[in-house]
Amino acid sequence: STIRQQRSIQRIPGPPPSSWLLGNMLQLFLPPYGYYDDIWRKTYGTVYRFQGCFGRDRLMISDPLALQHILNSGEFEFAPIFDTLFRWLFGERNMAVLKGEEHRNLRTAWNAAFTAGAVRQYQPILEKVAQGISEKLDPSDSPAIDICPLISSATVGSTTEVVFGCAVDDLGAEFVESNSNIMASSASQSSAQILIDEFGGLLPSWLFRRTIYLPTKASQALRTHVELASREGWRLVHEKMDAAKQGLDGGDDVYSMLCEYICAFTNKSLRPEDIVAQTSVMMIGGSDTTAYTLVWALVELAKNPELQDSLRAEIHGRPRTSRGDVAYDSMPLLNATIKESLRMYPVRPWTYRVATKDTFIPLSQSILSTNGERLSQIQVKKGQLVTLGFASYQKLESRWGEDSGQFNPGRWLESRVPQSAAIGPYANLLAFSGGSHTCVGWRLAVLEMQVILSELIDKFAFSLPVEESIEPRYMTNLMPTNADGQKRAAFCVKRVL
Ligand code: HEM
Repeated sequence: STIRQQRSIQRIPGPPPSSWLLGNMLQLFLPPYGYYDDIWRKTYGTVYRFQGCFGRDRLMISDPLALQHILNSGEFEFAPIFDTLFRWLFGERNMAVLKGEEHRNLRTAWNAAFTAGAVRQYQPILEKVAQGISEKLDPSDSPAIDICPLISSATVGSTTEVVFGCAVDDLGAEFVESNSNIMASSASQSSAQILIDEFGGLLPSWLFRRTIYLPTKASQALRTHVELASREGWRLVHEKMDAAKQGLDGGDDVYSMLCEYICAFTNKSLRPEDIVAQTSVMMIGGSDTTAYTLVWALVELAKNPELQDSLRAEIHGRPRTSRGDVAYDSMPLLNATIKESLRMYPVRPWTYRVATKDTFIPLSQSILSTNGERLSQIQVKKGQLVTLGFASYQKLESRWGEDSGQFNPGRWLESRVPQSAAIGPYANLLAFSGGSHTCVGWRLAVLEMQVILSELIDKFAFSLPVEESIEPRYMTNLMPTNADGQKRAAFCVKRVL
């Protein structure tokens, strides 16, 4: 049956591999970003077969119904590559690697700290952090300013204030340093890296996971990082548990709220160690992701001065709620710009899942197999690795229009985008994934981007220097880089207010 299964996958059309060793991996994952994926989607359709390393068949899926099924049916789980990577980066009990009942319980508690109402309470904190960066942005500095460090420090600051209830400087210096080293070193992509990941994925999971105990510098750094995160997490949680036990007002941050929740309820579905175990994933998951999406919005606004001026006019007219807070949700162009940035530049352009049983993946549009058969569903065997093409889905002409390859916030204002067929948590996009592992911080990320973009466009005008370009590069995240592939986003900045 394995052979028949292979045949059925092999009947799905796709590009020829460029080598046995690396298949199509270099074409897909090395620059220029998205080039081959665009061509192959247009040539072969919303499901195409490509080759991973060592001749292994892979599926790239951008069909909306198929994606929804994979994310929501419970028949697929995180593939070993990400599962192992996440264990190394975030520790064994972080929410991205927990499964089933355990994961559901943890998410129930955690989601309560990220509801629309809860996130609204974080607005003043985020506004304070955003003002902090615009004070540090000094246009007289030099002709072109790399905006990455400033935006990153704003998003890291937002995460620590909102989640831990403290400034970055109040965390242990060792932990903060280890965190930025880990973020920098996990952002890489090369043919060697791809081979190692793929080879690791072939090992039994228990063995792959243990390669972290190899005596290399990188694995030592990862182990130290997880220990530091745990130490820091315990310090924060002890403090907040003490406050909660004494009935003191511990603050509005996520950790304080969760500690109060533990003290208030006798059913112990959440334990202090469950909070501690999320310290690393919170720090890392919430920072570069939001920062890069913001940089992409700035790049597109810099390319289109009229759009930037219209957005500035909307920001200057700041609508307010009856309580006097800025009503970011009532700013149509701001929100359209954010949605369009998430659509065109999903920080995680694709993710992987593995089938936990023999099953079928339904398709919204049938595809033609290599022998001319119409397939309305795809048969997969337990263990089949599938690539979820979030970036591909977000470029489907059938969903987003003929100009889907262009950055055009107007599509959201003219309601040319799908209104129904809810997929993903936000605006029918999959940039935040979907299903049980949907990004826990998506509402926070949206508010953070609303606040920071408003602050920056309010006070500064951005344009692109002639001598430098900013290119998206897939480095596990979709990172802004210069022509040499270094993380950098250089802008000419002028103060306007
Ligand atoms: C624009 C910003 C962001 C983007 C594009 C983004 C994207 C994603 C994606 C795609 C996933 C799922 C990965 C998969 O299914 O394979 C995810 C999960 C996650 N994100 Fe985000 N994220 C963002 C901001 C944040 C923020 C601000 C936080 C925290 C404060 C956060 C914390 C997490 C966590 C903890 C998970 C794991 C959830 C689980 O597995 O249950 N993210 N994110």
